[in-house]
Amino acid sequence: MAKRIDVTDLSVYYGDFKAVEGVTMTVEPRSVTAFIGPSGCGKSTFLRTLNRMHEVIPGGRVEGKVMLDDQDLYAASMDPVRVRRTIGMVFQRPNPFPTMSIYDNVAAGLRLNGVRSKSTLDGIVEESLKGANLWTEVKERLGKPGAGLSGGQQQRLCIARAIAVQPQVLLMDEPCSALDPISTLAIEDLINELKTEYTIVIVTHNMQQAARVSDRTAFFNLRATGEPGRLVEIDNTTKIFNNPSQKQTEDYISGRFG
Ligand SMILES: Nc1ncnc2c1ncn2[C@@H]1O[C@H](COP(=O)(O)OP(=O)(O)OP(=O)(O)O)[C@@H](O)[C@H]1O
Repeated sequence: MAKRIDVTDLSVYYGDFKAVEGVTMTVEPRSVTAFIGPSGCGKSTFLRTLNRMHEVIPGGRVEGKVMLDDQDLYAASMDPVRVRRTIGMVFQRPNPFPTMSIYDNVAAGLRLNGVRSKSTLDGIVEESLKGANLWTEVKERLGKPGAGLSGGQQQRLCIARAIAVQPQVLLMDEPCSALDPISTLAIEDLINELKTEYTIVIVTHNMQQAARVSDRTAFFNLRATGEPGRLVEIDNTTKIFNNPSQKQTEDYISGRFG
């Protein structure tokens, strides 16, 4: 199921403002790729182009190419809603649908896709909650509101919701930044398990986290204030953290800026 993403010379705009310039990279399937870099260098903006969420913002547009295996995600014939179903997203703040039960939160996307059978829904809800390491904590209270869970549980509920529709890629935008250290570890363990099935991309400000969870790391930076962000380098995480090719990366990793 997991797929490879190939990005070629991608630039990203908000109206006339070019936020990201000329990114070319490959995201390998069944692995975790971390995006790191100083604030404002365009990590989240670039992440959102990978499932066509960026264009939802007024004035948001891209130039360049994004391929998911052999599918051109920005081809005129490509339905952006289908792209977002194939490439799921988990956000910084856990955002379960507040009025919905735990069960309905996980089932929502399936129902939107037309799944009506109760036994099918029951099966996938259970499987998704197990996949998100949440089942044992919530199985006795599936009818209770998702908003009543702790922050860490809510984030795992959002991951269950995302995997319920069987995406091929999971994009995570600082998924632990609103969580305590224990919940963060639970999410990191989960990411480690999920990568056997999914292609995962995670934006993180936390370099220890990038070092712990990712196989590959991409370092983004601004050439100068007011200039667009760009990819400085992408490589195996151990290489980026121990022996990066670029001095800028080394300066950032060693805390000399950012
Ligand atoms: N909705 C928007 N409209 C206009 N400009 C935006 C919008 N969102 C982000 N930007 C700009 O795009 C650039 C990249 O922002 P982005 O949030 O992608 O960076 P980031 O690296 O993810 O930052 P952080 O680490 O602080 O989250 C910044 O200059 C930002 O001000």
